[in-house]
Amino acid sequence: MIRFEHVTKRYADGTTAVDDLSFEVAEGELVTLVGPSGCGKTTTMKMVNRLIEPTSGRIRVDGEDIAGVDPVELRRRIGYVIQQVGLFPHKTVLENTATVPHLLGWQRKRARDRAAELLDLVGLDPSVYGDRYPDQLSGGQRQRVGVARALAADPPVLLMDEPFGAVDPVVRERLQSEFLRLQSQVRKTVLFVTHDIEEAVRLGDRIAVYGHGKIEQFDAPAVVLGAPATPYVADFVGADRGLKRLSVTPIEAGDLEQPPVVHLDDRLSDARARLTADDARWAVVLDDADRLHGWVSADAIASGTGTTRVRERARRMDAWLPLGASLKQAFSTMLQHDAGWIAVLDGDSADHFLGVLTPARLHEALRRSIEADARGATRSEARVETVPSA
Ligand SMILES: Nc1ncnc2c1ncn2[C@@H]1O[C@H](COP(=O)(O)OP(=O)(O)OP(=O)(O)O)[C@@H](O)[C@H]1O
Repeated sequence: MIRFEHVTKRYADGTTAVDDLSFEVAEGELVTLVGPSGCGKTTTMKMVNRLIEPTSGRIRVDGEDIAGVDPVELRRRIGYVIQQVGLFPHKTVLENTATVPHLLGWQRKRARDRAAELLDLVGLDPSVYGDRYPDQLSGGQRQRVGVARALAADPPVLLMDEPFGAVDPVVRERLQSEFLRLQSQVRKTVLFVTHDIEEAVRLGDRIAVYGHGKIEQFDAPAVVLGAPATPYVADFVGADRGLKRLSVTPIEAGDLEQPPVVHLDDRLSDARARLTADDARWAVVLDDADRLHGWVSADAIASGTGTTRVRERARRMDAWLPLGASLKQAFSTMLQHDAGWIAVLDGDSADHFLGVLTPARLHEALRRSIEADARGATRSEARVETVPSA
């Protein structure tokens, strides 16, 4: 969808910002460009919408050489989100969002309806925020408007240059999650510039790690973290890359432990028998529809008459995650609830209990993922990632 063929950019003062760059972003793929300041990420991105012209080489968007496309027309097909957002201060949020549809000559009502739909999609209620002006919004809300505006004309390609760089870390993480959810719905082809490896890993289907004007490694996040291609990449992703892998490794069914399970209406004597049979200190408690209720300890059911039910001794457990959530979410949920385990539920309906993740199983899952990628990295060496010479 976006294809760089031997692209070089040399500025007038002789600085080579981008040096013989060849790579491709597939349709619907999100590629993050990550690297230290001044390594050529922004230059790369701005060549795609012709804010900067390459010195040599060719860039194709959807097969078409963009050197032959009128830049204004090109930019209407390419959404662009930058850190400073660049909202028009004298226009309302709704008018800002409708900018490109308006330029494309859409009817006023159609443009405004579309803008309202997009604001909704990025989590801003148009009836609350639509008539506000940009200076009446928080930084995070302005970024959301920036994203809505870039998507308003439904461009197939989105360029994002440090879009979440100016907000605090908590808001930033929330914007990243929202953007991932949005991208899973709209499936744009996205080039995303960041200098933050965590952000690159979290958002990218693939990551291009930049050295000076060149890509040092172009791979899936787990491969970059698990098998850095060069010492430079290893250094850039950092010594704590094992930790970073937590955010790209999903919980799988095979990672789960199966503690004894009892139901709210079970008699204590039956529950005791289950725990004794499994030699367990606690059991998971489900309701009669097999939804997670919580847990009960062996001590709590050690005494009680024949008619007492588990319901009277059970404790609620709110720490749960859907299958497929990341190990990082699992770890932070454990810390947040001060829990030695978390329940994992069916991803679709989120009400079917599948098992529990414990710190020991979390560690095993991390090892599994590292070993799998060490094998995957060997395979990817054979994959052609660059465009062959003409
Ligand atoms: N107009 C210009 N004239 C001369 N040199 C430039 C110009 N614009 C950028 N450069 C240089 O080109 C190199 C790459 O710049 P670029 O902005 O692409 O880097 P970057 O990776 O996006 O950095 P940052 O993360 O700091 O934004 C830098 O050395 C920069 O100083």
